[in-house]
Amino acid sequence: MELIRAQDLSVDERLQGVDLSLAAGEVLGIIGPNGSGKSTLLNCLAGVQRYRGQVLIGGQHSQRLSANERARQVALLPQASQSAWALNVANIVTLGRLPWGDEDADKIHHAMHQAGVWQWHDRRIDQLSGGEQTRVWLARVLAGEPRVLIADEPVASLDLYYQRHILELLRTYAGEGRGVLVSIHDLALATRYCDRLCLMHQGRLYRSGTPQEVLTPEHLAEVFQVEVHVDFSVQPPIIQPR
Ligand SMILES: Nc1ncnc2c1ncn2[C@@H]1O[C@H](COP(=O)(O)OP(=O)(O)OP(=O)(O)O)[C@@H](O)[C@H]1O
Repeated sequence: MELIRAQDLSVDERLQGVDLSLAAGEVLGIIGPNGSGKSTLLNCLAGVQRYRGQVLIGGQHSQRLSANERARQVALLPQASQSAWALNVANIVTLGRLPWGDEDADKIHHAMHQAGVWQWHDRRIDQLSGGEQTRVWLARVLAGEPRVLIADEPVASLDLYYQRHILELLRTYAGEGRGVLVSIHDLALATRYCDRLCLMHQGRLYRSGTPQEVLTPEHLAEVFQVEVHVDFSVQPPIIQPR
């Protein structure tokens, strides 16, 4: 079942004619160099960036959905989240229930445990480290149980344990009839946790497909301008700059 589809998405010079779709059960990785359009693309899909083209959510034009309906279907974990107020962790995670108009304690607790932030429930967000804050914002998104979870570089600031923990969590999340779109710089992690990859290059979707189809030395040299050693014959695959 298709959860979300982008058709001919464009934003000024930043994004040009991108088509993609995400099916239930899938983790779709968005990769590419700095400035290649990953965040712009994810922001369009999440409805926080104006665009030309179409976004279909569950087969319906996203603009025809109410803000609440859209928020129940699609939620974004932005690259950098900040709270204007020094809210505590439990308050922030509770905000994830806004689209549903409730404060379902079970769902809020579950999300806090999933993201490993329960122990800080009464701490102020601004008194946590950057990586700890990222996990709190993820818990907020999880509490809303969106069908499409969009995460913009969720593991960039996380230690090795939590990189793995969060990507496994996103994998499991997608396994429950939902889908995940995640931008990620670490190509080895992308290979391990994503079903398909979209490789962005200068605002365009350069290639999409399985990690093996997309991560060829030729594609990577063209897009990243570096020679990369790629070997999918070993487990885990090797993807390393030469
Ligand atoms: N608000 C903005 N107004 C105009 N141009 C912008 C804006 N935000 C980003 N850009 C430009 O759009 C292009 C794509 O940026 P985007 O943030 O989507 O890249 P990215 O692939 O997510 O990069 P990174 O890996 O560094 O996070 C870049 O050239 C950037 O300078």
